[in-house]
Amino acid sequence: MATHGQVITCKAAVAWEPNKPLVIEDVQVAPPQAGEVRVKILFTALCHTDAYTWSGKDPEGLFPCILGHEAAGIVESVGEGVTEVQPGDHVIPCYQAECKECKFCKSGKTNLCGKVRSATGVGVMMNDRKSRFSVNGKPIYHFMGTSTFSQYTVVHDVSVAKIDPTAPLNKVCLLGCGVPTGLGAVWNTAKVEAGSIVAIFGLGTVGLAVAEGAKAAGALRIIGIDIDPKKFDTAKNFGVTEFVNPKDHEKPIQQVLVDLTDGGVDYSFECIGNVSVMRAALECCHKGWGTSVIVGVAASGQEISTRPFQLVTGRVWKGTAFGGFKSRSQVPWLVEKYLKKEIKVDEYITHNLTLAEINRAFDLIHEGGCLRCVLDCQV
Ligand SMILES: NC(=O)C1=CN([C@@H]2O[C@H](COP(=O)(O)OP(=O)(O)OC[C@H]3O[C@@H](n4cnc5c(N)ncnc54)[C@H](O)[C@@H]3O)[C@@H](O)[C@H]2O)C=CC1
Ligand SMILES: N[C@@H](CCC(=O)N[C@@H](CSC=O)C(=O)NCC(=O)O)C(=O)O
Ligand SMILES: [Zn+2]
Ligand SMILES: [Zn+2]
Repeated sequence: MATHGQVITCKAAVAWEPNKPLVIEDVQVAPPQAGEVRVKILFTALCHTDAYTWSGKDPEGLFPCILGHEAAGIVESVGEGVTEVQPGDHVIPCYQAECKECKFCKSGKTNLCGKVRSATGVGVMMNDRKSRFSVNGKPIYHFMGTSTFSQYTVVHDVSVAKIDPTAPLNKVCLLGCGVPTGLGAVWNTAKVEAGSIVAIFGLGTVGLAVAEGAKAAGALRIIGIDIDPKKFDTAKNFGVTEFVNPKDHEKPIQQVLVDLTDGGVDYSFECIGNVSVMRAALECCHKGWGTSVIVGVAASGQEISTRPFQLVTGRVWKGTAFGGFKSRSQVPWLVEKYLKKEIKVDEYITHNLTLAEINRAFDLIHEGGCLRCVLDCQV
């Protein structure tokens, strides 16, 4: 390969400072070191979490950095000791690693992996605790171990899932974050049973994927809660059976839901990142067994609270990262499910732009009419 072992100069969207427009720069991407993989990113989508870190509210947010974590691409080259992928493989970068060897991976209790987390949380690679990105010699931090707002990125080998090469990369890039998170929150974290009553707070991509997962699990009622009434028409197509707008009620939303459901819902999901709504999501659960899953990411300094009596009387409060899916093992399986038309993906894509138009894409995700905007990175 002409580029193997060479520094690649390519376009990337650099976040120089919080909340300042990203700048398309010529970025130098160093070759992968031992245990690393350099990936040509073909398509990346934007997730609300990118906007969250860009806002400066993420305690792990470091600047300048290259954001992005929902993408698909092709392996360009691999570092020493990498055996599970090779140049030409189609892959999805995974912000939640899976090494299959660490205490977490071997526990059978979680999808979290400890192998590279200490590096990905501080924007560097494990091998030398440095970045592979620079602009005119100035290092640029990695983000979530993925940094997909770039034509090329370097990831750890434990953070890349090899997928079916027939899958359309402009669609399955979504399987890097939002869709699996919602489906897995239902299937892996809550384990919703047939006949359940489910409440979903926030009907963005993650909340809609929760609805899709709940419908597939056989939920009887799927109640969508959003302050944007335009969300309901779309939400029906993903399985939401009833819609509640908190703005239409004087009573606290948890009371509205308890009244609507003869004592509370079996399962609730917070898909916004708002700690007041997290409380409401717990408190709308049925006494004795209702389970609430926190999916949304809340800003630095935010804390949740409730009366402990809510838990004493049997409600359960949980959280989920990447929907509890083991990334390298299960992302390929999700891709196959998509190819067999067993899960939706295309339906979440409302906009298509190019990497150069990324600031417009961030505007769109704040405007409400956008679920996922997919960026073509190579034009
Ligand atoms: N735990 C995990 O692994 C993951 C967490 N996330 C987080 O999930 C959350 C949702 O992500 P997206 O669906 O991409 O976001 P989004 O911004 O597209 O959707 C949020 C929805 O919540 C609604 N909303 C806002 N305030 C509300 C309120 N007070 N009451 C009711 N509805 C309200 C909005 O109208 C919107 O429809 C974000 O916090 C994101 O960071 C995303 C992916 C993975
Ligand atoms: N740095 C953030 C962490 C935010 C967070 O919880 N991220 C999720 C994924 S959100 C994807 O869109 C996650 O997987 N968390 C587990 C992890 O190991 O990071 C903060 O501190 O708020
Ligand atoms: Zn995400
Ligand atoms: Zn591990």
